[in-house]
Amino acid sequence: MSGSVFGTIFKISTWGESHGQGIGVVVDGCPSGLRLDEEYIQTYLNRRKPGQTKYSTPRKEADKVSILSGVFEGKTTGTPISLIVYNENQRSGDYSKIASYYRPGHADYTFDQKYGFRDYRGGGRSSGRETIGRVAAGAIACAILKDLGIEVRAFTRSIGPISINEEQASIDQAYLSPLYMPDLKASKEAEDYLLEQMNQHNSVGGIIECIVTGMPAGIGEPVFDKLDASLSKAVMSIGAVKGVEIGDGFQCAMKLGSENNDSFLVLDDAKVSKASNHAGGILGGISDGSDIILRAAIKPTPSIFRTQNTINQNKENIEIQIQGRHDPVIVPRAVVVVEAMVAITLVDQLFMGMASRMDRIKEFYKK
Ligand SMILES: Cc1cc2nc3c(=O)[nH]c(=O)nc-3n(C[C@H](O)[C@H](O)[C@H](O)COP(=O)(O)O)c2cc1C
Ligand SMILES: C=C(O[C@@H]1CC(C(=O)O)=C[C@@H](OP(=O)(O)O)[C@H]1O)C(=O)O
Repeated sequence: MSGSVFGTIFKISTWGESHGQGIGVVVDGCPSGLRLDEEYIQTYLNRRKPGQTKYSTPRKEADKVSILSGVFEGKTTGTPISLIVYNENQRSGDYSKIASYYRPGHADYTFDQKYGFRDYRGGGRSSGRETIGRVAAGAIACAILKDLGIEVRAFTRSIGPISINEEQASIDQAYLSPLYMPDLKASKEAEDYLLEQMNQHNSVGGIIECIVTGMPAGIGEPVFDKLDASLSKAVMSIGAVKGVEIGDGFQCAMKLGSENNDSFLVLDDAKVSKASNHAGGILGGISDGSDIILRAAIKPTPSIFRTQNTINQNKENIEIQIQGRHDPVIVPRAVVVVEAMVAITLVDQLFMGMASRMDRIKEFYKK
């Protein structure tokens, strides 16, 4: 299977299936000398792991990470870093019927069409569990960014029709909400809405917002590896993400040029800034030094417990009732996955950017 590798210099390969032995990632291109241990990576995985709230799949996994290579005496060695999490709480019996039919909204039909054969247990490779490798690699990327004064933080902007009120929101309190919403009033309303839908055996979608602070201007690789294009690919590759926007995104289509342009200005300390940030920190595919703002639309979880119509492998129309343990909403668990994919992309682009100017190359290599 191709398509499991992402990145050019800071490169990740994720591997594993939901009900196989384990899930993991190999990170190649991480420089030597970065302080790294399992406890630190675990803090990121703990934000993603299942079974933590009543709004999550009840599957209980510790998602405990082990570093297999690339770290010696607490520091990266510059060689491939291999990370593994063993699956412990598979319940493959839930999938015995799914082996022969196709769940609406999931990847069962398309995987069968592509490969002619699939690991149907827990969705196999198309499971949300694949994101473990991304989050573990993202923790490493975030450590690199932190050393450069760059911070990546995501939160839940909306659940179904309920959005945060920006005036009441504080990103620091998102962790107080089981839905990772930084406005606790909106979070309570969203919980009520979600419970109502869960009682009706339904699922809910929403929007994740990610803000990057401290990003220097001048990072991005026109034309095919523009920063906004690369971020979109990174985030759109997460299961259930159906839309990505940067800055004002789809809203800018309704605006006039005079409303959409961000005026440049020079601050008292001679720093270049902008009067507004409709562009979301990227112009011409290159960072402009303002905060990068990205949003991802997450669809409602496809596996719902209602009776649904579908087809089986014999091409018969059938009615199904899915069994098993599923997230009634994916959004809160995917917040850290979005952070991870954004961080991985930024590190890769920062590393690529080191080769873009002769004056800097000379400064670095001059004897
Ligand atoms: C963190 C995470 C958790 C997920 N949990 C579930 C789940 O419990 N049940 C389910 O049917 N889909 C779940 N999904 C979504 C499916 O993996 C996804 O919809 C499927 O692979 C089809 O891909 P697509 O939605 O991108 O077309 C989850 C996705 C993520 C990222
Ligand atoms: C366990 C996780 O979420 C799983 C994601 C998922 C899917 O179809 O994406 C289906 C369910 O898997 P299973 O039926 O095997 O329990 C979820 O529980 C996880 O993300 O760690």
